[in-house]
Amino acid sequence: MSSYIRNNEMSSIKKERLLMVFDFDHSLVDENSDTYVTKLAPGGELPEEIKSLYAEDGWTDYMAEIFKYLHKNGRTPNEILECISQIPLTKGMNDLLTYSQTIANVDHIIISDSNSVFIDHILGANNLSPTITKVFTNPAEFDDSGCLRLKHYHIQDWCTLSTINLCKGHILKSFLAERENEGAEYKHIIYVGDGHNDLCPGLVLRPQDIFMPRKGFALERLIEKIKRKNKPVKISEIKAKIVPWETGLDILQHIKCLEMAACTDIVD
Ligand SMILES: Cc1ncc(COP(=O)(O)O)c(C=O)c1O
Ligand SMILES: [Mg+2]
Repeated sequence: MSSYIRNNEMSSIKKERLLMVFDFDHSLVDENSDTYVTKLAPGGELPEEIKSLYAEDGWTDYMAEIFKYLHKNGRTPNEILECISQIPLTKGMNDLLTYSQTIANVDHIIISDSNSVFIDHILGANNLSPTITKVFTNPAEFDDSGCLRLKHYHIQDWCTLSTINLCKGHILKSFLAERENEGAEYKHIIYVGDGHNDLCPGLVLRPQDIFMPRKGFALERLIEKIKRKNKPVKISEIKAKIVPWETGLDILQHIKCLEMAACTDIVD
């Protein structure tokens, strides 16, 4: 199991006001950072024998094979890092974080099924490292030969909504329990995500929290299906207010509402 603290600035003030939880791929950044590097494959295409390794229930092993393939074809750590530093932040995210980091009593965390090397590098390239207090993701490192080696965050068998290597709901629950032990309490949590793997943490949220699925992406479609069919979970299991987002500016607007306690439909 791996997570790392990006800095030691996690607020120790007893009453936390706000926790912002970000998914990474297609949420904080506007690409899938994992698959973005496949453009470094010879001819910009992966061979069929590697493509066939993709599995819906967990893609860490698939990504590990891609990194081995890039290494075998002479791609260096610098080339890989240079490639992923071109990934843009999603529109408005910079404005959102520039603003939200100035609020007192706010923690920002990332929970992602990408990997620690990519997330670290992209945060650094965008000067966001000091803003994000903690990152939960699959641990990775370049080995001595320059091949990017990837491990599972954990191996789980308790959650059918999540991949076997990463249950974001479990991670969020554990994080909240840990913070509670430290005396910290979040009045509101905002969860920003786009994918199927963001449903499970959405079920951890409380009525005073905001669950934000990205408009036009898989999580929003899944929530629509849940509303119609009560499957794969009952709609009543989603306790938070559901607010779709398109850009970071939509999220910023909701933070400002919480701050001013002026939006009666959000603040209890
Ligand atoms: C190869 C791969 N990596 C990572 C992710 C998800 O990463 P995140 O949890 O940051 O959205 C996906 C989601 O579909 C994926 O297909
Ligand atoms: Mg995502």
